[in-house]
Amino acid sequence: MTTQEQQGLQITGEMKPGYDAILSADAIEFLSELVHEFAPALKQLLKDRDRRQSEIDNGQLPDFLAETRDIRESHWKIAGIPTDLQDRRVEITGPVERKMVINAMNANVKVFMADFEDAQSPTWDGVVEGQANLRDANLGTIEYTHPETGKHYRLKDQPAMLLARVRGLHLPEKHILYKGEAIPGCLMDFALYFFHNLGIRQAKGSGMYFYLPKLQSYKEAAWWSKVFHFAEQRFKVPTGTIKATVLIETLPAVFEMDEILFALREHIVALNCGRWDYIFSYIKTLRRHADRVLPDRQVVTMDQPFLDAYSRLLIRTCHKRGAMAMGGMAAFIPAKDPQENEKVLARVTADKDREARNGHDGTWVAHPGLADTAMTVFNHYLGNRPNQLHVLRDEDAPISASLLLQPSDGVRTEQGMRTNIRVALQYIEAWISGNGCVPIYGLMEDAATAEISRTSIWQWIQNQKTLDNGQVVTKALFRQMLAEEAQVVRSELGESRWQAGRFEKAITILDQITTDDELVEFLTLPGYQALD
Ligand SMILES: CC(=O)SCCNC(=O)CCNC(=O)[C@H](O)C(C)(C)COP(=O)(O)OP(=O)(O)OC[C@H]1O[C@@H](n2cnc3c(N)ncnc32)[C@H](O)[C@@H]1OP(=O)(O)O
Ligand SMILES: O=CC(=O)O
Ligand SMILES: [Mg+2]
Repeated sequence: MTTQEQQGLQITGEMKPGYDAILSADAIEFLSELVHEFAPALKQLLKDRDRRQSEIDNGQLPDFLAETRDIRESHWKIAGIPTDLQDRRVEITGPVERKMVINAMNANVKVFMADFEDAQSPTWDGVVEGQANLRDANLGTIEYTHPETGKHYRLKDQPAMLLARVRGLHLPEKHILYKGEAIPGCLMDFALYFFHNLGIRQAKGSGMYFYLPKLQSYKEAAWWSKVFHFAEQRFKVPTGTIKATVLIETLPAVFEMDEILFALREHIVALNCGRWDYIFSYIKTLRRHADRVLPDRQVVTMDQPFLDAYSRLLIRTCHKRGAMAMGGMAAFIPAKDPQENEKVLARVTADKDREARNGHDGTWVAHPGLADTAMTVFNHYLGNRPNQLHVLRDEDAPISASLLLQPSDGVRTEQGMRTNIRVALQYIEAWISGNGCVPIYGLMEDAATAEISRTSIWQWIQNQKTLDNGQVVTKALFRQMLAEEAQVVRSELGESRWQAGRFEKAITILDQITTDDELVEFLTLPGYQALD
């Protein structure tokens, strides 16, 4: 490598036709500036996560911070919410694949959250073509013809507003190197989306809107604030051109919501209850706390006290500061059978009703077939208002740390463990094959929901939990069940699908991350080594 290459970025991914428009010299120069300026501090933030986790492993419990009491107790508000982000009552989410982008923006929703994180397996082609898809979507020119059916897709008049969710801070992009090292994936997603869409969105009188996933502390939010200021100054656009919604989907972050809003006050418009990662984070953060091991995944629903408290505190905190409080995802997807589908819609209605009643300003759906259902519920609660910022939830003060950490009741069943194995196995296989979101047993499974499945088993092994049938969960029991359940999956999917897939590799990864005594931080980290 030449000295010049060492100072700049080296692209090792294949440059297919059209990629040079996305990875243009000017776009790469901007990305290189961001990496040079911000990657070192990001490394330190990731080390801080490890240090904090060691303290919790050694017996401390997460709590509200003494050092930031002033921020929690003083009066201030976020800078404001642009008019075109005031009404977000239903948002659809999905990967940045071309056909899905068009379908999502045509759904009966206000917003499409285009996802480089939980729903997207970050293949090189996926992330570069995803940027082209989002640019074309913002331009309004995006089209797609299905190669087999010939069905043509284009945007309707007044499609949904596009928000981009960049990758989490932990995920590298190995096809672009800086001084020989993989760059942070989040900076690639942010830089390219910002560079290619700023002019398009400004011409529409709009701004640059992002979702930020998996933050664990206000210091990470402050890092994003610096990135946003840098980008705005570099392109000479007003402060606040960028607006962000932060997912509160880690247990440490729930104790720092005021601080996160404050750190990003010039750029933030909302927090979101990312419930699936939050459950995963509860398991991960409290991994060494034997009294807080979760039961079967199926019984950890939003009426568990620790989840209900999280939703209510998020609404109260946001509305006090003038920010919106977005709800989360019911993982159900429409069923083909009409009677079964009635049940799905009833469950989605109940879930959305709880959120709207609590005071959330909007919610998520995973599939266009659920948009009308969620819309009906939120229309009912919102009436003529665009949101529920007036709901202050004063009756909730204070929500204590012990409520946010409350252990959950519920069974641990053999069936629950076997289902977790089959789901984790199929999801890992899909992810390392380049598909980040799949339907499995009637539910949407993505990088957040699958994490719950695999960490539950790890946690039960580490804490030698007893199943409802009297068996103690051990590594040997897991390995026996993994072998059996792999055969169940093989017969469910058929031999040709099994042979064409990457199931043997997925079995190896699942075995390794479940039996390792150290909890692997994210399944997507070993997964990424197996990708491409
Ligand atoms: C925990 C979290 O982070 S949640 C956020 C991340 N997760 C997500 O974004 C989930 C997104 N959802 C999906 O990817 C899909 O709904 C899946 C994979 C779960 C199911 O997809 P499919 O099996 O294709 O569903 P199905 O066959 O019913 O789809 C019917 C049509 O709806 C489209 N569709 C389904 N979900 C979506 C979506 N989220 N966005 C856009 N279009 C969609 C399909 O592309 C298909 O279109 P077509 O008829 O033109 O071919
Ligand atoms: O990103 C959303 C979640 O639930 O996780
Ligand atoms: Mg998530």
